[in-house]
Order: sequence, then C-alpha cells, then structure tokens
Amino acid sequence: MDFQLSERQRELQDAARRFARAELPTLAREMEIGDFPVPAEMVRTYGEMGFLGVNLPEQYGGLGLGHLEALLVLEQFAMISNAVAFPVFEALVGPVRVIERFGSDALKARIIPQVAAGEATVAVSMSEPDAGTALTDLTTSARLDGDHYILDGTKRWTSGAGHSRYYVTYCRLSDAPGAKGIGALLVDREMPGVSFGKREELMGFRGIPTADIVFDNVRVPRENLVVPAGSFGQLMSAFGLERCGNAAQSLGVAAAALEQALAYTQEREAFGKAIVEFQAVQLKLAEMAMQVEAARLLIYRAAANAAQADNGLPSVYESSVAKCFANEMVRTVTALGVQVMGGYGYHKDYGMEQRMRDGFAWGIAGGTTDIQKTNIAAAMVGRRFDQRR
Ligand SMILES: CC(C)(COP(=O)(O)OP(=O)(O)OC[C@H]1O[C@@H](n2cnc3c(N)ncnc32)[C@H](O)[C@@H]1OP(=O)(O)O)[C@@H](O)C(=O)NCCC(=O)NCCSC(=O)CCS(=O)O
Repeated sequence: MDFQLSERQRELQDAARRFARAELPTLAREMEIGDFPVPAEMVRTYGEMGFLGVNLPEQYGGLGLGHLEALLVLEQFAMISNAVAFPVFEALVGPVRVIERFGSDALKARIIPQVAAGEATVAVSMSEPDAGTALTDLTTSARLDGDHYILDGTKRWTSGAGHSRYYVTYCRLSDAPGAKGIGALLVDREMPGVSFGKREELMGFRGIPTADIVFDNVRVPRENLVVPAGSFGQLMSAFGLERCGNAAQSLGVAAAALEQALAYTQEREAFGKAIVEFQAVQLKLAEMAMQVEAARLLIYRAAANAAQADNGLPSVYESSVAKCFANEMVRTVTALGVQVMGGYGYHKDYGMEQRMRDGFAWGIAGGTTDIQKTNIAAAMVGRRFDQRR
C-alpha cells in the first residue's frame, strides 16, 4: 500500500490547482451572484486543457487515465466552487460513463469526443415527482415504434436541465416490474416534445440549473438506446462512480473551508492575539483536518480499487462509504468553518456560508446518506434489503 501520489498524478493535480486558482475564483463569484452556469467558452477551455477527458478513452479524445486521477482534478475545481466544478463532474464521473461502459460503439464515437472537448454536456435524468429515493418506482416509459422509441414522462431535479445538450434518461423499456423493466435512452434537448420546467430555487447550487423535464411523445432514434430493459444494475454500478464524484465535490468544498479557516484564524486577532492561539479554535481546526483527511482517503480508496475491478468501476460498498462519510463530513466541516469565522463566516461576502449551503446538498443528491447506509449494510450482509415489504 502506497499513500503517495505518483509524479504524474501530482503533476495533474498541480495543473488543475494552478488553472482553477488562476482562472476561476472571479467567475465562481459572478456565477454565485448571477446564478448562471459555466459559460460555454470556458467549458471548451476546460476541454482544451484536458480536464474533461481525464479518465475517458484516448480513442475518443480523452487522456485515458484512471478514476483516481479524475477525482484529483475534480477536487481542485470543487475547492473554488461546486458550480465551476460541475462541467468537470459531469464529464469525468457523470452519465457519459454509462455510455462509455455499456453503450454501442457508434454511440460512444458520437458522444464521448463532444464531451471530452467541452462541446456538449451529458446530464442524468433519473428522479421523478413520485420516484426519488425509491427510484425503481419510476414511470417514464418508452415503446418501440419502428426505428424510434416513443418516450413519455416527467423527470424531476435534473441538474443541468435545459443547459445540457444530452440526457441519459432512465425509463421503462419493458413491462417487467420494478428494477427489471428499467433501461436508458439518450435524449437530445433539441428533440421535438422535450420541454423544461421552471428553474428551481434551491438553498445552494447557484450556477447549477435544476428543473423538471417533460417528455411528450418524444421520438428517440433506436440508435440512442444506451442500455436495454434489465440493465438497472449496470446503470447503478456506473452511478457508483458518480457517487464518488459527489464525494469529491464534498471533499473540495470542505478542503477549501479548512484552508480558509486556517488562514483566517492566523490573521484574525481577539484579546490582542491571533485567534488560532486559543485552544477552542485549535480543537476545531484539528477536527476539520481529521474529517477532511479521512474522507479523502476513503474517496481515493474507492477510486483506486476500481482499477482492479472487472467492470472498472468502484464497488457499491466503497463508493457508498466514501459518499456517505464525505457528505456528512462537509456539513460538519463547513459548520465549524462558519463558527470559527464568526460574523464573517455568516456573511455572504466571505464565501464560507456558500460552502455550507452548497456542501449540504451532496448528502441529498445522488442518493441520500441514509440510502448509502442501507447499501453499506446490504454489502456487509451480502444481500439487498427489500424496502417494500
Ligand atoms: C436502488 C434503489 C432505488 C433501491 O431500489 P429497489 O429496492 O427497488 O432495488 P434493489 O432491489 O435494491 O436493486 C435492484 C437491482 O439493482 C442493483 N443495485 C441497486 N443499487 C445498486 C448499486 N448502487 N450498484 C450496483 N447495483 C445496484 C441491485 O443489486 C439489484 O440487482 P439484481 O436485481 O439483484 O441483479 C435505492 O437503493 C437507491 O439507490 N436509491 C437512490 C436513488 C438515487 O441515487 N437517485 C439519484 C438521484 S440523482 C440526483 O439527485 C439528481 C439527478 S436526477 O435524479 O435526475
């Protein structure tokens, strides 16, 4: 076991850190105030720099590196903000991974190069008004009609809705009940019958548009089949990587909170000395550091071990442990960050309150912390728990 990053991994991490810190803080602030996504031109710059293709295959324009390398990059972007990191998140751990793992060669050749170049984003469309945690209750369905599927239904909470070009849409592709009837189609936002609901107003995540998507008799070409009915397990195993990315977004926010708290407490004085001299502050900083370090190791373990797995994806156990721990960690660490900064921590001009609002979301998105705990327990006993009986 080696806890050091390789020279190449360190170089990549440094490149991401330098780029993110030089180019993104002002944009992140503007996105927070104006609530707009990363401009297309900047997404293309991410692509030109190679940040959107870290773990995508070289034959499709990626760098062909591993998931650990991808998460190292994502963490650096997330230290600036979750919103500026979002295109990196979508490209490196998002639903394009399902296409890369399980899609047809034609679909891979058509979609992956656009993603790696920053020309198009692929979002995931899973949840529905009546199917959130109980995702397998989803009712959006498609039936084959000649060379097309006819897709109908409503999706909820789609991050990137309206802004992303493509949507890996979980839907019923057969009459089999529960998970067994579920597959996925790739929907293009330009297809007639696709429309988007109003932009949701959330506690955080400004700059990450979220909305309903309505599919009304949408004709989806047969070649846009991503996975057929009966592939729910494959969809979820690829989603395990997205859960690691969710954890890395949490980690980036928490690591930035720690960095800011460390600097602030050495500058800010009270009673004639820097507040870091007070033991009450020291204990909080130490607690923050322990939490961040532990989350980082769990995330890196899940990503590094994926390279040894037959399907090249993280295990349910390790991805759920990493996600759940990181989601709870970021809530604790950002709350401590607000506390040590006092009024400045609570003030909108200083960034810490944004970290707290953004950080909280990750334990809801991508499967709640509670569902991760059921996954962890299921992996420990070696069987899934039936939540319906
Ligand atoms: C999976 C759950 C929805 C539970 O549903 P069920 O109880 O109906 O399903 P299970 O019997 O547990 O599983 C069915 C089938 O799938 C396999 N499976 C389940 N989870 C995984 C996994 N993590 N990795 C790999 N395979 C998995 C399981 O082994 C079964 O396979 P077999 O039939 O035995 O072969 C629930 O656990 C769950 O995950 N709920 C959370 C849903 C979620 O994460 N939603 C994400 C929202 S994303 C977002 O927030 C914004 C974007 S958006 O929603 O569009």
